[in-house]
Amino acid sequence: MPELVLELNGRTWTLDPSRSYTLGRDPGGDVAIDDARVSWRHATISWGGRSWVIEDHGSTNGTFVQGQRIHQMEIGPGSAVHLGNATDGPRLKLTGAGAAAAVAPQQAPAQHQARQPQATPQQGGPGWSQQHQPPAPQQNVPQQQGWQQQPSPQVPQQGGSAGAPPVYGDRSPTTFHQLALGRVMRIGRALENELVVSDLQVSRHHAEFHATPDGRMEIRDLGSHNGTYVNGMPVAKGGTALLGPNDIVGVGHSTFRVVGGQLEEFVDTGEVSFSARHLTVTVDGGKQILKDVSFGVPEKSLVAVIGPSGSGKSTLLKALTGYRPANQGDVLYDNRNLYKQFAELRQRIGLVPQDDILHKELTVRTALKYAAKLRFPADTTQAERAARIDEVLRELKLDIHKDKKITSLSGGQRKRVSVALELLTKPSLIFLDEPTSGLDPGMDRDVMQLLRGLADDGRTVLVVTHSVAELAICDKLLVMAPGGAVAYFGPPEEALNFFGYSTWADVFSAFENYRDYDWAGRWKGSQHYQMYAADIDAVAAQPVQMPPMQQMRPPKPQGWFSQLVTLVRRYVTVIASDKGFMALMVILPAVLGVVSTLINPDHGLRPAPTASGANPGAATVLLILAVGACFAGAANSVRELIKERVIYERERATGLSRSAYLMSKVIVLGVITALQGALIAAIGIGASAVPDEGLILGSYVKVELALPIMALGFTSMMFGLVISSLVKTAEKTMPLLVMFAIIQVVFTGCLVALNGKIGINQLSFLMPSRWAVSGAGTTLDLNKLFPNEDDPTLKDPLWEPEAATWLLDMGCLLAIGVLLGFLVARFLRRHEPEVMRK
Ligand SMILES: Nc1ncnc2c1ncn2[C@@H]1O[C@H](COP(=O)(O)OP(=O)(O)OP(=O)(O)O)[C@@H](O)[C@H]1O
Repeated sequence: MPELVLELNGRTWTLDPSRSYTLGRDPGGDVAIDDARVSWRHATISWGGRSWVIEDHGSTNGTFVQGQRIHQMEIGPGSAVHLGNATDGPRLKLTGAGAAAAVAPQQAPAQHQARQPQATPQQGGPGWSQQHQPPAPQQNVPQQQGWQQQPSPQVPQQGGSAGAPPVYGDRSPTTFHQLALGRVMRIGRALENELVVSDLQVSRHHAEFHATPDGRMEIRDLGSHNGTYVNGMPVAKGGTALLGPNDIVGVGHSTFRVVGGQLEEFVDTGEVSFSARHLTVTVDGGKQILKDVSFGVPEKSLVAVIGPSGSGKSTLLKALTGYRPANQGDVLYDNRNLYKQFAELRQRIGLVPQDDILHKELTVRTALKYAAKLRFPADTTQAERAARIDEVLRELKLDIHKDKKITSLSGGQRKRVSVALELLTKPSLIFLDEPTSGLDPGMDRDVMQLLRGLADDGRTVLVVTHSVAELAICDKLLVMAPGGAVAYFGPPEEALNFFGYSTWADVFSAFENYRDYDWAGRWKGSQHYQMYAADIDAVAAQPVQMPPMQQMRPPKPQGWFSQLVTLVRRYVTVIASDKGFMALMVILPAVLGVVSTLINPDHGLRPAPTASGANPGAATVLLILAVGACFAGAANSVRELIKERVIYERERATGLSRSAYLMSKVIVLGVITALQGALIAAIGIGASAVPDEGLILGSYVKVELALPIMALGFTSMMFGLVISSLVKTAEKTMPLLVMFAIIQVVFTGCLVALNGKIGINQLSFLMPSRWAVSGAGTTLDLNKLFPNEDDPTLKDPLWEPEAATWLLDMGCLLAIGVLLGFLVARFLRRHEPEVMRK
């Protein structure tokens, strides 16, 4: 046996070729090295079949052999190995243990092993013929770069850094700053700060460190937009927090730790490991839709997640991003617990949902401009934001398309724009939900290559996909089995072999045909599991303990009013660029107004010169005007929320205020609808004879008549928003809109008398058209123009020609509108990420 003797700091280890050895700061590792330059899980030494091999685990400061930084290299007695620094990092002294160097490998290369399907207890169940049962996992794990990996359940080799305990990452500080007692050290983006952080997520004057009289350090938030965090928990805006020796202060992409008289700064440049341990999601009724999912990847990894429909891919994505945290398990971001430190770490996560998260009517640059305005702190300048947008456009090769409308781009380019939006804030982890669905194979490759590039540039990218054509480009593949368990995790090129099929279609057919088969058991019994996931699984499952919701919400980078202004401007720009919508907004009320003029009653809207004064035609005109306003108002809004629901969900998760969003809709659509109401009224009654005096506005009788019509348009618009916030698909809005308009016709009171009809009359109080027609009816004295057919002496109290009744009618109409606004806010909440619901 070619044993190797390793000597370090006066201690020696005799390395046995039958297992591998981990080196790093982890005291639980095989060779623990207490040096700040060494990463937590720094490297592994193992027998490679031909010689000993050292493999670096993506350590921050590197592993050096003969002065050269290496990833993986053969070593032997006499090799000069340094960790963390080429010259003065801890040196491993290697000597032989007597045996000859050229000893035959303990195990033959895997490719030469016989393929022996292993019958596991789960397989070959009753009724399964040999051909039809899913093949047992192939135990032949290919050699990696010429050396044989020998998995050891105790000392795993892969994903190690991701499975390390949650201490502060395994990184060495990027910079050290000297702290002087009695001096305040201010952090911020502005150059006048003692500690300048050039990060757009950081406010100009963000926070400051200062010493308390008893010599301890304290951090004070200076009203920062994106917040200051201590151990992932937000410090109150303008508040202070005392710092202990192990406390980590988070500001934008930087984290700080006070050690002795020094301030250590760590900058998250995106190169973070990421892992999930025992993630389990249980829904109401106790059913598990995600079962004990564990996997881990080192930095710069591209991971694909595939699986049949309903296998829990979306559920996994929500659990990994914290949108819908798991009930059990952990998600580790650079060894920090994502759930516990969600408020801070959520800002480092980018999520590209399946549907585009940009308004397609806008140009690429304008869409990104509004997105940047909403996501960056209020104190960023337009020039700073524009510079970042240009940077991202260049990175994604979109600069030549920047002035094109998003609708005019190809599917692949559109996806690039969505990715560009997420990249604005420099996330370290990027999740994508089926980015290639609906794309042709060329674009599929284009998008996957884009993701490969993003990972290579120093990010961890996880993509859920239905497309299997480009899996080879990924570093790791996670295959989900029906029921929400892991069926495979490892290199994509070994996956088909693992399942024992030659195509993915066969694997998916097997999933379909053997839904009840224990795919998870098969995975856990495999050698691949030992290699790629066992170390992460080794830590026991933990129930998730989320911090209070109050501390989980994202900071609002912009104030409420600033968000409102941006949203209103964006909405107006979107509407203005939709010429069809603009034309409809004018034509619809104009046509409805013209239709009402066809009624043309003999005496206009005045009482007839008869004893009773009855002029029922006036009521018909009111009916048409009211229905027109109802229809126009509701039609304006009925699709507005559903069509941009995905955008809302994503923006809400990045700090958008629900009420600012809703208010932007109410203001823009409210103004449009009111103008439409005025147009309907102007055309419908502009030329009609009306009473000489109004009840409220004196001789401005037509204005007094138009106001209830405009208010009806507004309240109907609010009802349209309710529909839009309730439905699951845009197609469902049309039947509901028609139903709403017809019900309003009946309850105007112009077709059938409502007063005196017990039940129906009370029900009509809920209808906007009832109050609007009553409001106009008070001005026209509708009791006289349109007397009750059954009993002419029975007057409708809501039509009484008195100023107080007009005000009551209008008040009730607007109150219904406000009430509907609260309902919309309530329903909008249901579409928000779980962590955002208050
Ligand atoms: N809130 C919930 N309550 C009950 N069951 C749910 C809930 N959410 C999802 N499920 C169920 O969990 C399973 C996994 O759903 P999920 O959407 O994660 O699958 P998926 O792999 O993303 O499917 P697809 O590829 O079709 O998008 C499905 O059977 C789904 O019906």
